[in-house]
Order: sequence, then structure tokens, then C-alpha cells
Amino acid sequence: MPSQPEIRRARTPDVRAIRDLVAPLAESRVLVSKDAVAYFEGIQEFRVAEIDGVVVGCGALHVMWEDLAEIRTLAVSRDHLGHGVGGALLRALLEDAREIGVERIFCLTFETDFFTRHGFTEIEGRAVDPEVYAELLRSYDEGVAEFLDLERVKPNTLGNTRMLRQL
Ligand SMILES: CC(=O)SCCNC(=O)CCNC(=O)[C@H](O)C(C)(C)COP(=O)(O)OP(=O)(O)OC[C@H]1O[C@@H](n2cnc3c(N)ncnc32)[C@H](O)[C@@H]1OP(=O)(O)O
Repeated sequence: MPSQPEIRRARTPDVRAIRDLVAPLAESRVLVSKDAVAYFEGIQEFRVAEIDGVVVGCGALHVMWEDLAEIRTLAVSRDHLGHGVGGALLRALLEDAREIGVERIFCLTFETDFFTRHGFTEIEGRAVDPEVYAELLRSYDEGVAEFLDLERVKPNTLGNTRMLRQL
């Protein structure tokens, strides 16, 4: 039986492993690759899954508004897929979301079955009211632009499904 993953907050030395997890998925355009500096800046959003001292998965929670956050960069190494690592990471990130006080979790994904099993449903159109939409337009974050479905980021999000979960 495979060892259970330990889910813990990411630390700066994990950035290398996180980038290694993302690299093949970015190549196949499943995830967006970022510069190392972006991972260091966002390290406090990340949790990692470790098995026998090796990081085998990662995921992040990015807060966008008072009641809204996004699951980002959820990735499990090819050798460890289908053993509950992704599910354990997602549950930990949802717990973080509850602690922080957000109530709605967005994600943009090809993995619709996985997220559906974790309580997400597909959404169409805007998920925020016009006032919040106008405020979010002020963000420089590319992920927020993707959430807003802005024309300029549509090539990045082609084929992805927009999903939301209420906590
Ligand atoms: C918002 C974003 O970040 S979107 C991007 C999401 N990430 C990606 O698309 C990157 C590529 N995909 C991945 O890295 C992975 O496939 C993930 C992260 C989506 C899922 O990771 P996994 O570790 O395989 O997830 P997990 O094992 O919990 O569940 C996968 C399946 O394995 C099965 N499973 C779950 N737990 C176990 C277990 N303990 N033993 C055996 N099988 C299991 C389930 O049947 C599950 O089925 P489902 O996907 O239909 O729900």
C-alpha cells in the first residue's frame, strides 16, 4: 500500500519542486508556467504533498475578493496520480479557504470530473456582481483576468471549464 501523503504549507525550498511539477503540465498547456519570482512571491498561498520526504504534489489558494478565492496550480506528479494526493491537497486548500473566511471557490480546469466529485459545478457568465467586477478589473493578476474571462486572456483558457464551489 502506498504511503499516505503529508499535506503541509509550502516553504521557499519547495519552489524548485513546484516548478518541476508544473513544467510538463505547462508544456502541454494544462497549467500556466510562471517565473521563479512569482512562486516565491506566492509561496504562502501554496500547500505541498510530501511522501517519504519527496514533494509529489502542490496546489494554491489565491484570494480574489471578500467572499471569493481561486484554486490554482493543483498538480500531482505522474507517478502518484490516482492515489488520493490531489484530493487531499484540494481538501486542505478548501480548509484554508474556510479559515480565511471566503465562501466561494473558483477554478478553471480540464479536470471537470475530479472537481465535480469535490463539489464544484460548472458556471457560465459572470460570477460576481458589476461593482465587484469593476474592482477586479483593477487587478494586474493574469489569473484574475482569466476569472473575468477578458478577451486578451482567452487564448490561455481555451477548452477549460469555469467551475465554482460554495463552501
Ligand atoms: C485550478 C487548477 O489548478 S486546475 C488544474 C488541475 N490540475 C491539472 O489539470 C493538472 C493535471 N492533473 C493532475 O495533476 C491531477 O490529475 C489532479 C491534481 C487533477 C488530481 O490528482 P490525483 O492525485 O490523481 O487526484 P486523486 O487521486 O485524489 O483523485 C483522482 C482519482 O483517483 C481516484 N482515487 C482517489 N483516491 C484514491 C485512492 N486513495 N486510491 C486510489 N484511487 C483513488 C479517484 O477515483 C479519483 O477519481 P476522479 O478524478 O474522477 O475524482
